[in-house]
Amino acid sequence: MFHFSIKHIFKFTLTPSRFLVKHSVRAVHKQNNILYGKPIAERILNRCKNECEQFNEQYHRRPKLVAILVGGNESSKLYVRNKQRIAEHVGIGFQTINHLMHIAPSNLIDTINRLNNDDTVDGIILQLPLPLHLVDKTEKFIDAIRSDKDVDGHTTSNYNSYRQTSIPPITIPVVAAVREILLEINEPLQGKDVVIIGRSKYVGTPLALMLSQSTTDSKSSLISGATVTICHRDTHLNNLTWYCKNADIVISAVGRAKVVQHRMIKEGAVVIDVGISKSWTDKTVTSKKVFVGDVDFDEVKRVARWITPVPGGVGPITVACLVSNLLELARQRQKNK
Ligand SMILES: Nc1nc(=O)c2c([nH]1)NC[C@@H]1CN(c3ccc(C(=O)N[C@@H](CCC(=O)O)C(=O)O)cc3)C=[N+]21
Repeated sequence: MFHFSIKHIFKFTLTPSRFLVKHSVRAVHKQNNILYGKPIAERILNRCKNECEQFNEQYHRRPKLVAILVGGNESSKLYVRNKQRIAEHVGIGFQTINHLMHIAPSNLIDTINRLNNDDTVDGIILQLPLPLHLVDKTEKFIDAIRSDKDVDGHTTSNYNSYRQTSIPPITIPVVAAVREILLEINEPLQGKDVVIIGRSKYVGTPLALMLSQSTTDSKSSLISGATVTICHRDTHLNNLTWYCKNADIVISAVGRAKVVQHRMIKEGAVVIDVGISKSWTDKTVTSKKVFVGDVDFDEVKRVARWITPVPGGVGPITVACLVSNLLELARQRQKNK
């Protein structure tokens, strides 16, 4: 049980050279400020693996997760493959339903309803973003998912219970991932100034809610009680710099490379990079497209006290939290039978 390791299931390896400190003397003190997601994800997944075995023994079936993919967005395909690899490694059944980009809205609703009524399915992911012609109906599709199978925590009913109780049934995986990171840092967030860049419905906005909630005990004071500022597309660039520069914690969830520059960060601040996008490695002919975060990592690393890399930061924890949600839903549904 305890020698189980999930290290090999993360496809990427972190090239050490990327993290060699090669700039200034000051930077030498900053070698240990990178907060990697893999060890945190491994801890969560080890627990999930045990829970999955227990579930299997008790109910004689595997928990099952189904992802619906509409259209062939390359990034979405990759994320879903990651989820599948990790879910299956833990012992969860995983299925992907591929729909063509031009699917009629009623057909998508039919698929969701079929999965809602399928007793062997414990969780349903509607992978976002949807193709352009369906984007304005995103909420309608999401709310068609039974809330007791809403593993992403995206449905309106889940969102409402999130606002009403301090311990929500299911936390949106990426929000849960930020929570795990803050727990790892283990310093009270209460009274601190947080800037979130990005106001998306399923990332920036729910993050702001969690972090600004009133604190109830010493654990919740690590992840809530902050003064939160949300910056977004309409924020004047000069003001964005000012807000960030005054923040103790900057969380970026935009999905565009180098939005966060080192001159925007206060010395000793914590920088959490939730963004992910594809960018060219350099301007040579051998340049490749790779995943990058929102933060200008090599520069910001020199001023931040803690910084999360991309890849290898928030992403792997997000997937682990998704798996953890699925087990929670599977158990709840079995108990309610
Ligand atoms: N309904 C829905 N639920 C989601 O949870 C959801 C979604 N839609 N749409 C898109 C975003 C994005 N997302 C990621 C998950 C894992 C990584 C991940 O594993 N990232 C690795 C790198 C990926 C690799 O290179 O293999 C990392 O950052 O280290 C990234 C991004 C989930 N999302």
